[in-house]
Amino acid sequence: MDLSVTSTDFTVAAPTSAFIPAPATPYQGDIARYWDHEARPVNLRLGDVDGLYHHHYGIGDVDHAALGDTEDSAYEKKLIAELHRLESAQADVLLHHLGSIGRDDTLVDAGCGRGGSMVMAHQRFGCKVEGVTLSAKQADFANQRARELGIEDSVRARVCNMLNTPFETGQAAASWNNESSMYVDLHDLFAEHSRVLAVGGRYVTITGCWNPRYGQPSKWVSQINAHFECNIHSRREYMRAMADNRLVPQAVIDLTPETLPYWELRATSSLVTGIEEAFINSYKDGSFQYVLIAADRV
Ligand SMILES: C[S@@+](CC[C@H](N)C(=O)[O-])C[C@H]1O[C@@H](n2cnc3c(N)ncnc32)[C@H](O)[C@@H]1O
Ligand SMILES: CC(C)=CCC/C(C)=C/COP(=O)(O)OP(=O)(O)O
Ligand SMILES: [Mg+2]
Repeated sequence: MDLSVTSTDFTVAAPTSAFIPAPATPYQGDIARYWDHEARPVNLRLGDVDGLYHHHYGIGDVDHAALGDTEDSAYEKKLIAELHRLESAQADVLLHHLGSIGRDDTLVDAGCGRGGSMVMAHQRFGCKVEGVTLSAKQADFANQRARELGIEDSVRARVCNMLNTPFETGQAAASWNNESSMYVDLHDLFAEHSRVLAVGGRYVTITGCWNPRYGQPSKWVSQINAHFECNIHSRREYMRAMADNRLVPQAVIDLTPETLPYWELRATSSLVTGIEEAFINSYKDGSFQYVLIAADRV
């Protein structure tokens, strides 16, 4: 009996992008479903302005001159453009804190959404940007946008748990969480960033966190958690988890005053989702803060 085997004996299944790793926990399965089904106009219509699709909030002063008269038939369109401008300004501030990034560097966007920040990072630094999200729909959307922009060789999103990424140890010059750290345990998160980052690399997060000076999460913070199925951490937890994982803060910036104008403008728009009151009230009563933390991997 001839037991020799030739290569034609095995039909190797062509790798398909359809391979979706199973979520690590039932919770992650719920979050994947949340983002697979998310299609809020407040996100899609803002992204339609220039093709940069964000799932984070804005910072900066509102340009009331650009908005013009509320009675003007073009006012709604101008308001959408202004909200989007403030959301892109937020990503610009995060990218600024990554420091000097070279064209040959690799960046990691942990919880990349529909990829708006990834595109901005590539356009800013000319480097490779790897993104991970639990949502296959978001990954496909981000990769389609990269193809449309002709940057698919540099910008790639995958369905992957940010706590267990396929990246090499020390591969990334910098990495970030833009409003995505409230879905995971921070010690697990920073252990993975610390592994993937080169020694001397930079980690940045912009996040909403509950204020330990307030004591415990306020009812507004609880409402935001319920609305997004997330679990907002305290500012103290960020500091402790970073310190335990070789991430030493270089800058900690309270962006709460800078994000309030975005929320107050958004609350006047037809795109409200009902969560605006919880953000505005929690920022004003001091129970919730919008914070940027930039840390060095030592
Ligand atoms: C609010 S969106 C932020 C998206 C993006 N950072 C932005 O600024 O547009 C949160 C993102 O975190 C992702 N996410 C949540 N938990 C995750 C996990 N364990 N692994 C990977 N991505 C995760 C979600 O899939 C989603 O893309
Ligand atoms: C600061 C905190 C706690 C954020 C929680 C994470 C989150 C859902 C951000 C915005 O996503 P989105 O842009 O899809 O939300 P929305 O539909 O409200 O614009
Ligand atoms: Mg949004």
